[in-house]
Amino acid sequence: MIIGERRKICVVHLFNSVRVQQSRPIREDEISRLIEKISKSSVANSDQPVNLSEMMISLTNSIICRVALGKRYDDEGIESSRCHAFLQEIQAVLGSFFFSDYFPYMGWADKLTGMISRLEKNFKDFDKFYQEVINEHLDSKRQQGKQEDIIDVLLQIKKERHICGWHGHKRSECDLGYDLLNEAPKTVLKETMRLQPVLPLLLPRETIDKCILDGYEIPPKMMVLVNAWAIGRDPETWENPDEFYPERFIGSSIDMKGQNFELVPFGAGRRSCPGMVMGIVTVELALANLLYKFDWEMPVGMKKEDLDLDSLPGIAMHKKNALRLVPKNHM
Ligand code: HEM
Repeated sequence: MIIGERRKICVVHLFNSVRVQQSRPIREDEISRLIEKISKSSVANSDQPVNLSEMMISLTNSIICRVALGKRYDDEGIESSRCHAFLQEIQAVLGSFFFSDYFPYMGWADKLTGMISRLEKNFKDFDKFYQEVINEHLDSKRQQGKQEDIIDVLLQIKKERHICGWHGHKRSECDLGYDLLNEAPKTVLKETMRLQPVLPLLLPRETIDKCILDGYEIPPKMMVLVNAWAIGRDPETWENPDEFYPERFIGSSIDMKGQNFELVPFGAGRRSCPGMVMGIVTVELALANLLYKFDWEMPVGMKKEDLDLDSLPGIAMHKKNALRLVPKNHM
């Protein structure tokens, strides 16, 4: 996870300028698959809710794995469950309590609790997994003409070649292309990210030098957490901050790309999210297609007030209770 600044700049460039375009056929193909899956389910079992939480996690995993590693890992199989197990474990470890984060002189306690060996095992597992993926990409017998993924591009950079453009991939037709989106999904996404940022405390930082913030002296080497959740609900910035009101963004210059410190769901500065543009485009497109293709209803007996936004503990917000809604196929 910790990458040097020069490499980071390179990766950000990679994600923002090349990947967004390149990932387009994959993104649209995966969203089409999702829509088809829901359509089938709504025809076969009308009135039955679908588990949207599970489907969105699966959509995210498929897109990221295809764009980054060149294949889907969400189908059944040993390889898939292995990859999912690693991801779940890293989430759990990153969200766990480490004594050394709060009391640096007590690092020994993390060894006693077994957290250090758990972390190291997870890193080793990931290294092994990534090495296998890299070896697959280096294999000369690998299918030629296959869509380039991030590993391919990184290997090219390693060979100090130029990053070449994306070659005329056929666009898979998902129902609503990105070019057709209007303001609505964008404002809904901003409002959702304002109220429910995916990483409420961003990633921890460490101060390099002493600094004074609001009259408080912060010594060097202190862990600093930026509360993006609280920033998004600050009553000095936002009118009726707890209300879900996407229209507030119509005509507003506040964006969530790290330039406006009132809204930082992707962080800001040098360690902000390198996958931001890809993340935004993917969520907006998925949301627009889900709304365009289906009417969504509550399962029988469920009321609006029964919807909850409880989340599981961890560094990233995951819904505790799955969102289950009934898709009505109106096309
Ligand atoms: C809606 C989708 C996404 C959200 C809300 C999101 C949010 C975030 C946030 C808040 C951070 C921490 C930034 C900070 O502390 O300043 C982060 C870091 C990161 N994100 Fe994302 N992200 C998303 C999508 C993605 C995607 C699609 C990728 C890769 C394909 C990605 C890769 C990363 C990486 C590698 C970091 C660590 C950067 C570093 O430590 O320098 N993210 N993300």
